[in-house]
Amino acid sequence: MAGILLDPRALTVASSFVTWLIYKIFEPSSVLASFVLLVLLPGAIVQQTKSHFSSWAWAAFVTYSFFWSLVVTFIAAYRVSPFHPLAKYPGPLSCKITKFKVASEYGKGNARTWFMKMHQQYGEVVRIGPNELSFKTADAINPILLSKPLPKGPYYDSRIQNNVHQLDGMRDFTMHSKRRKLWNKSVAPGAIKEYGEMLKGVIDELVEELTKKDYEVVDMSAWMGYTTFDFMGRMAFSKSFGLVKAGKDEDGLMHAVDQGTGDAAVISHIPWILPFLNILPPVGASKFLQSYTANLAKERIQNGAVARDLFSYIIAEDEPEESRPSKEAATSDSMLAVIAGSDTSATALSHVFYFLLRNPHCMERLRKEIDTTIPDADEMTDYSRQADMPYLNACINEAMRLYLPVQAGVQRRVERGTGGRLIGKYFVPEDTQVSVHIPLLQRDPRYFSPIPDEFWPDRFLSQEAYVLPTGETIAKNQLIHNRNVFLPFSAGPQNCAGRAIAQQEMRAVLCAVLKRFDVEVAEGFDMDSWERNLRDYYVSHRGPLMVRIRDRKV
Ligand code: HEM
Repeated sequence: MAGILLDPRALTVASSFVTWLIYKIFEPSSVLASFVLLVLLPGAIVQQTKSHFSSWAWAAFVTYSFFWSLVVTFIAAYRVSPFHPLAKYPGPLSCKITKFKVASEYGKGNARTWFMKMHQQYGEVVRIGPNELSFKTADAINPILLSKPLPKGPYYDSRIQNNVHQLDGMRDFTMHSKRRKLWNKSVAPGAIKEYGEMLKGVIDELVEELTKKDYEVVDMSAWMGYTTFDFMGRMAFSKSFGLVKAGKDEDGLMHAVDQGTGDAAVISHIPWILPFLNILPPVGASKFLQSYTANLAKERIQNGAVARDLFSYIIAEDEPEESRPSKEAATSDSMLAVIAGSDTSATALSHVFYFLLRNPHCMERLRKEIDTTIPDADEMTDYSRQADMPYLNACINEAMRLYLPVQAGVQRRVERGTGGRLIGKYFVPEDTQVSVHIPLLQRDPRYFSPIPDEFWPDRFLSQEAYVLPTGETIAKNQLIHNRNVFLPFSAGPQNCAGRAIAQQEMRAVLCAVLKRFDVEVAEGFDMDSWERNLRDYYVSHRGPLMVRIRDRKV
């Protein structure tokens, strides 16, 4: 018996099998556990069996290679075997074995087209990872996000740094709801009213700077970025980043956020790599953003705030000291607002401009609504009036229906020990990550019809009959418009915390720009390049949108 165990092959096969079992059952994720299982254990085998080899180095080479190949083989064989709990779900072979394929599609910014292709090929449920399913059916919304919502999945582990949890990295419901209460206070109507002054400051600057560019060609997509970043800077840290005034991304903040969200989109799909990355010093965008954030927090604490900003809500100054989040947590959440709230709103705004430029009759109709509802430009900051402008809201919604700033199914997890969950007509075993792909549902003719792929804001208006862009009239009952499937801000207790702020901001920016300026496609600009340049890395990245602006002098 001892002889068999000391046989190098038998010993390596047995210990690699045990290693795989330990990973499968206990899912150890620490660097130490991996070091013990993947380095020390095969090292001990080398020690036991080196006499069978011509040299110590050869013993080590053969044993480590054999051991690691076997662990990988056991993992892959189990994942594609009929014994795997997700065996009955269709999907590409590469996705059944690892999540590298999904990570690489996100890394290339191809998420939207890749998911579309996968669902076309495999149906409404696709196995996109060894333990992960993507759903493209409205029946999945309730069981995943709304009724007895599921907790977030390991995708969000990348939102924890040095043990400081950002709100969106809190997978535990109790922890999440405690912090979310602070966020909810920070976006309550009273708070949003206070941010209104900050928004006015940014919009005044935007109009002033664009007025200086009368009759010039500008990149509207970039200017929307300057505006939303400056607003989030003021709202989160009481500090404008000065991008609108400068008319450029002077410090490289927008660039770093783009880079950082791109990197995060890849890493988040292979979260087991995080403990290894966390022992290395930060580099690139992550290094820039960490030191930028640290400086913002330092200045914010030194200078205080004139009005209540997000930082003051999250740090919970009115709460007893023991229940307040740390300074690091407040900093991290304020930066989350900048990262989650700037690019998303800028993307949504840029899409609205894109579609209005493509459909000048819609631009004209919206302009009329703005001029009628807000005849005097000085009343531009009456945000409550803008909330009731049907066509304005329809244009924003329709742009977000076609192109969501967050182009992903947000990941949730059917936890171990729950016995599984019925999602629509599909039983999902425990220990499975799930998501419902909202961007695909929002163009699905089962939920939005007719012309689900076309910009037609009227579908969001409530009326008895509708005139299609072709001139054809359809009755109300011929319109399919499932509002439950329109979820650009997601749904349930972990949905977008900044929804109300984003909506107020988008309405205000559109009204201010269209009231004051005529906006038209710049001569020579290829409008088709807008859609070609879109890249989907969980959040969308966009290219330039070149327009000529003319001051209407109103
Ligand atoms: C058009 C603009 C925006 C869109 C489309 C958008 C969309 C989203 C989506 C889809 C999520 C994921 C929710 C989930 O996992 O279920 C999210 C999360 C979040 N968003 Fe937004 N967002 C926008 C603007 C903003 C703004 C302006 C802020 C900040 C003021 C913000 C703050 C957040 C936060 C804090 C989370 C994490 C919520 C949590 O985990 O509880 N977002 N957003």
